Amino acid sequence: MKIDGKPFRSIWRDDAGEVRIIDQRWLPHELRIVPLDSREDFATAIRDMWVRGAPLIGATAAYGVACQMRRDASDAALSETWEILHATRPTAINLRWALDEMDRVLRPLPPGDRAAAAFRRADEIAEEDVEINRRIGENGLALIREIAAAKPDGAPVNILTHCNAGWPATVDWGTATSPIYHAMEAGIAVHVFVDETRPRNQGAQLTAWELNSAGVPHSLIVDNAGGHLMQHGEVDLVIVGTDRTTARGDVCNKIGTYLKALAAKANDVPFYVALPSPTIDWTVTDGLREIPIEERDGAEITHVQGRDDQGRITTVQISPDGTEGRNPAFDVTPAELVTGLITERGICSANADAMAQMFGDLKNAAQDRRHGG
Ligand SMILES: CSC[C@H]1O[C@H](OP(=O)(O)O)[C@H](O)[C@@H]1O
Repeated sequence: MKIDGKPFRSIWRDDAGEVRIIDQRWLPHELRIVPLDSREDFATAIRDMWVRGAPLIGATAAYGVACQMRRDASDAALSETWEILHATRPTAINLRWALDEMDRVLRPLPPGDRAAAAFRRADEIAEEDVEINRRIGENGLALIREIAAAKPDGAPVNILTHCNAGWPATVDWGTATSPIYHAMEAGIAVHVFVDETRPRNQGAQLTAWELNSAGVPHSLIVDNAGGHLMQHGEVDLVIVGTDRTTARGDVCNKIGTYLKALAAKANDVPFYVALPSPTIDWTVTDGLREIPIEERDGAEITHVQGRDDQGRITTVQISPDGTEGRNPAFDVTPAELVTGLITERGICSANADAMAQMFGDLKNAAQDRRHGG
């Protein structure tokens, strides 16, 4: 996407082949671009959310393996790197998917061939993500167009989104925001309610920033306003992202998504999940019981980051000394609350049969790998 008219991605290789990222911790106030080189750099960047978002975590991990292969392409280094990067964050399945994919490609090769092959595959994973998200945009556009047709001429389609499933959560386009960008390009009037998304405020800091940059009309709202707006008919559609979706359509996403889905169900508001296929975990069915939910530092709740009057980015404490925060970073929305899954292959019902029909090849491949095929 573009920042001030200049095309950007969230991660890329520069002319010297070095990996660069936007360090998202400083957005929207500062655009800081940093290099990643050692596997510790990559582990820190994922764990401390310099980069975040399931697809971007996967792409970053892939480049982390590639950079390590340039240093030490031994079997031991390949295994250690898998472990180090896999330990950074437990919920987004794209991390394990990308690490397994790199291991699948590299393990059979002689060490001397691994670095070049690793960068080739990491580049492919990045490009595949961009194309997947572009197609999610096209498929979601059809949905927005259908809703627009039923509204008074010129009235905007009001879309609510939670957290940031935008282009900073991916290599480009985003998942939940891609249909919005495609609708803008198609001349369809849209307006986005952006959940601030406590505690880290990815909506306020990232989604609002990217929509601002793209000229998309939007309003920042507190997380607790969504239900009220739905009760008053102000929301036509909810589109959120996902960090892991099970084989039967249970959706794990940023904390608070489940409550949005409940409000949407109660108010007959369509609730869609933008789902790139690498975010499907075919090895789990019951999301509530099987998906590991990341518990992050309670300081993310008791403290908030922002820019002060002197333009300095600072963090302030908002709760009393001695008050601890309890900080589950994700929740699981059961499939029965999901109207549909917007995927790169089309819109799919959130149930095992529909998903198996649309993605049978990927499901079978995952089962083959699971059984050592
Ligand atoms: C397109 S995946 C975006 C997904 O990832 C976010 O989590 P985090 O920022 O903690 O990595 C959030 O759940 C988004 O919906």
